[in-house]
Amino acid sequence: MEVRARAPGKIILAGEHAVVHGSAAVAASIDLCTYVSLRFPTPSDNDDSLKLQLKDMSLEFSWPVSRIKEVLPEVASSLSPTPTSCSIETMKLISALVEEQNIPEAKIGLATGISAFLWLYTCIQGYKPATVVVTSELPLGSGLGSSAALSVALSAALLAFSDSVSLDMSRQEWSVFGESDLELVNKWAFEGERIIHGKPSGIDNTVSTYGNMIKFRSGSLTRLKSNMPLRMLITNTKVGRNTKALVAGVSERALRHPDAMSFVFNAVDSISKELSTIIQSPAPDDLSITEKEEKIEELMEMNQGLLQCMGVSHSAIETVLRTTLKYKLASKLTGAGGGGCVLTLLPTLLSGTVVDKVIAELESCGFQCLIAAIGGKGVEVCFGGSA
Ligand SMILES: Nc1ncnc2c1ncn2[C@@H]1O[C@H](COP(=O)(O)OP(=O)(O)OP(=O)(O)O)[C@@H](O)[C@H]1O
Ligand SMILES: C[C@@](O)(CCO)CC(=O)[O-]
Ligand SMILES: [Mg+2]
Repeated sequence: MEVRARAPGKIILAGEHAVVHGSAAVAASIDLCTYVSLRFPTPSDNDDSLKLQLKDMSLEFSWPVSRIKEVLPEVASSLSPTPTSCSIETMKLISALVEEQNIPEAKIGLATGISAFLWLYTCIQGYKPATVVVTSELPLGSGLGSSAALSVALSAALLAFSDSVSLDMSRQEWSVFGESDLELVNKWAFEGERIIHGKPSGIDNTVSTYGNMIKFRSGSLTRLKSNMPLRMLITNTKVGRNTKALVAGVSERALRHPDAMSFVFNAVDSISKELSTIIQSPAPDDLSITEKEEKIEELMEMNQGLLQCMGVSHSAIETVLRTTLKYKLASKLTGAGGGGCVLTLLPTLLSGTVVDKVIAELESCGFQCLIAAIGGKGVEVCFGGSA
């Protein structure tokens, strides 16, 4: 018995960080996914362990299910369809299970992802032996939502083999969940994100679950219908960072300067709202595509300035901004910042030659560029077969 799930990464067009403090943000899924396969052994396999294989990194972690039961005796006894948060005490026990695996020092950032896996697995599937394989097209820790894509794909695969959702297991092709099942996947994924991020707003797991383009504010989602082409160049500075530390840093700054920071968050809220209005406004209306693009570019520049106020820019991000500005292109960081990826709007009338030149110049600085399709599908699952 095998099920596979795939969940997309995302870009944040406006509102990262401020969204953690109640402002609106706008995000879209991208066509790069994380894949999770889940397989239960047959009795003849004689295998009593839970295995997690991170294929891209050639790493495998394995726990006898008896060991998991010994360390986490309470978790699966309350197997419930309602997503539950991992307590601080349980987190310590899970961390001990992860530490036993001797993760290579250079890959220690994976520990939070592995902890999220153990929590979601035992809550949803209990102490069953299984093999879970993860692969991803997303760069990890770069602002493209790798942690959310992992949490969503894990939740989807685990729930697909549970009584909590209703799926047709005979369908051996990529299929979507029904609306209430999607909600459940999203809620469990949020619990995974809490383990990886500390204090997530929920925007990353929500856009990975539902796909397309969304406006997100205080935990609630509005699906956006884009009425204009949006082409974004994504530049990965390859400067490593972690979202948990950056989110905590912004919260500390907000505690030190509550008045000033609340104006910053309010300004971001207005930017996200205006952006979603422009993107959705009927085409052709009184604004031409070029006029809309000019407005979006200005909003991106303003948002970037406010992210600098929050302390989450980086010299590599500034280098990307300066480089793209030489070609009169507007950019902003995307995701948690501190390194990671930068978005640059590529206007419809921009010539291919200019795009090639910008990319060549950015890559000569050691950055990596990609143009991803934005606003595609959300999470999907596939039973057995080879779809
Ligand atoms: N495919 C994966 N395999 C194992 N762990 C992963 C995988 N994808 C993400 N993770 C976990 O998520 C962490 C990266 O999450 P983090 O939130 O810092 O960055 P991100 O999600 O890529 O960017 P952002 O949150 O800014 O969009 C990794 O260090 C790891 O713990
Ligand atoms: C930085 C942040 O706003 C977005 C990370 O992609 C964190 C969050 O909203 O959970
Ligand atoms: Mg993340």
